Order: sequence, then C-alpha cells, then structure tokens
Amino acid sequence: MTDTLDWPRIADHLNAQGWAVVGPLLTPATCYALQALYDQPERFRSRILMQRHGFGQGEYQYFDNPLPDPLPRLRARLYAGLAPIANGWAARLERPGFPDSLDELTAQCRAAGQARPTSLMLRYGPGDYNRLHQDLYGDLVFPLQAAILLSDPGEFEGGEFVLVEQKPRSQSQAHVVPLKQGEAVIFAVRERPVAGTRGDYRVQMRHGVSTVRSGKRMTLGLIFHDAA
Ligand SMILES: O=C(O)CCC(=O)C(=O)O
Ligand SMILES: [Fe+2]
Repeated sequence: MTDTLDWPRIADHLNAQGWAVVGPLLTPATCYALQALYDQPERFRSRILMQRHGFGQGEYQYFDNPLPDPLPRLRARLYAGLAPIANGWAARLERPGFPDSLDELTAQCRAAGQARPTSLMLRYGPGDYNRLHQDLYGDLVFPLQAAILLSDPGEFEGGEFVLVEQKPRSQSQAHVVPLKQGEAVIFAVRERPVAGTRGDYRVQMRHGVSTVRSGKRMTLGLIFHDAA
C-alpha cells in the first residue's frame, strides 16, 4: 500500500493524457473488507440495476453517510492532491476554481443543492459491462475522479477500464487502463485541457468498462462532488 503519493508524477500524467494510475491505495484485506460491505444494504442510499437505466449490465450502490473507513480519509487525501491540478485545468479552461479541502467542496455542494454522497461500489459478473458515461450529478463538478479495483485482476477476464476521448473535429481515441488490486485510475470526469497552436482547447472524456467475460469484478468509485 502506498502511503505517500508522487503528486508531481500524477500531475504530469493527468496533464499529458487525462488519466493516471495511482497506488495501490488499499491493501488486499481492505479491498475484500469493502467488497463484503456490498451485501449490507443499510450501508447504501440506493442500488442501481444498470440494465434498467440503459447504463449497461451489472449493478452498483451509492454509499450512505457516514462513509465506511477508510473512505473519508482517502477521499480527503486524494482531493487535497488533486485540487491544485483541478485548479490548473480550471484556469486553462476559463472555469471557476475549487477550494483546497474536500470539506470546503462538500459545503459548496450542499449550498448548491448537491447533498447526497456519490461514492459507490460496482459489481459486475459474466456478461456485465458499463457503457461510456460521465459522472455529472449537478452543476457543481469537480473535474477529476478515481476508480479503485477491489478485485484481483486474476479473478475475472475482460472487464477492462476504458477511457474514450473526443477531440474537436477528430475521431474518438480509446485508452485501456490496466489495474492491479487496490490501484486507482484517476481521470477526467468530463473534459481536459489540451494545448493547441491557438491556446488550450477542451477534449471531452467518457469512461466505462468492457464486457466481463468470466468471474466477478468489483470497483470503488470516488467522485468528489455530491449529487443533487
Ligand atoms: O467499474 C469501473 O471500473 C468504473 C466505475 C465507474 O464508472 C466509476 O467509478 O465512475
Ligand atoms: Fe463512472
């Protein structure tokens, strides 16, 4: 497990490609302990069957507050490292900036009517997949999020984490991100700035998961803005 994160490297990767692999952030024991919470419905505020909404196939649940350990500290720590990167992007994209701490962002969300927690756990079995999407839950959007692989990659086949980016007037480009158990991919929620000859422009990003061919795949999604 990685206690200190190499933020300059993470910033370089995020600035260069819109995503970065980080960690492992969680030990295998913690990954399995979190997976076990999935079967405790009182921990969650809602359960989504993806097929019903056209989101794909498989299911996920949004945690209710209070979030289980080690999520509160992990989210606060990731946020503190990501806020300066997000502010760099906001300046380049001429969007409003973000506070230094997650507590302040959470207060801003509440004031904007976004008060429901967005941390989620996802569970995929054979044939399940997650269509390309963006995790927007209101007008207030923190531009970076994390997904942590809770399963050991030996426990399933397929189920690759996929990012697709759309540059203006170009065809889409896909990135497949390999993850080990407990590792996180940090990625752009909606868009990222790319330097062009006439200044920065916006590249749209979407993420999803390719079809799981066999086994079980579970992930933890950490989104820093709350939901309306
Ligand atoms: O299961 C995954 O790897 C992706 C989950 C996801 O869409 C998210 O965390 O926002
Ligand atoms: Fe997502």
